[in-house]
Amino acid sequence: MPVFAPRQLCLGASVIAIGAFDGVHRGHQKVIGSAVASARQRGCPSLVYTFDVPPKAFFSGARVITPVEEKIRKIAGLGVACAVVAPFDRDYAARTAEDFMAELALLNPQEIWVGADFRFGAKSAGDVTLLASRFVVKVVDPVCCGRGEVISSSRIRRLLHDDPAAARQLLAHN
Ligand SMILES: Cc1cc2nc3c(=O)[nH]c(=O)nc-3n(C[C@H](O)[C@H](O)[C@H](O)COP(=O)(O)O)c2cc1C
Ligand SMILES: Nc1ncnc2c1ncn2[C@@H]1O[C@H](COP(=O)(O)OP(=O)(O)OP(=O)(O)O)[C@@H](O)[C@H]1O
Repeated sequence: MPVFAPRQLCLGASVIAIGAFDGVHRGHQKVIGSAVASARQRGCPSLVYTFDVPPKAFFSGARVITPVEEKIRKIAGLGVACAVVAPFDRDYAARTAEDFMAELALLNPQEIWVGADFRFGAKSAGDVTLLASRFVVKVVDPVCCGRGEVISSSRIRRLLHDDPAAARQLLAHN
């Protein structure tokens, strides 16, 4: 799977999934898998747009579950055609939501797949409503574990400490 830097790639059409995707857990797999399935139907490339390091690691020092090489390997394993990995640093985090959407426009997304709580741009000012004002946005319903709790990277970080076997289940390829 080829990996590009931000603004390095222009596409005539694409279907994009965006997120930090730390761990590429079963919720992330649903977001990315939905984009891959839709891209296949449309006959255009699927693309994952992600960040290194995860914004939560940059801002709050959260433990990284999957270093970027492993994250890319897991994403490639889901059948994704290509990825953009943005180096997440102070300069990148200062980019406005409008600027980020202008970059996405270079990829001509036919659809953008995210979860309902997706945010973007400086101070996380952009949300799904703003993204949908410019693009066709598809929102994935929250994926829960067998106990009915929403799967998240934050929860997996806690489980890796308290119950590693349960964490591994949520991280496994579904
Ligand atoms: C251009 C850009 C700037 C961002 N700036 C900030 C920021 O200033 N503060 C912040 O907490 N998160 C910032 N983020 C991170 C987002 O809030 C969010 O974590 C990221 O887009 C990944 O989405 P996800 O957390 O749903 O996976 C930024 C994201 C992007 C794309
Ligand atoms: N369980 C889930 N079901 C469906 N979508 C999800 C799920 N978890 C995350 N997503 C979506 O996947 C994308 C990437 O999410 P993100 O990397 O922030 O994951 P997260 O597990 O919520 O992380 P964290 O706990 O660190 O905030 C976002 O659009 C988010 O809404």
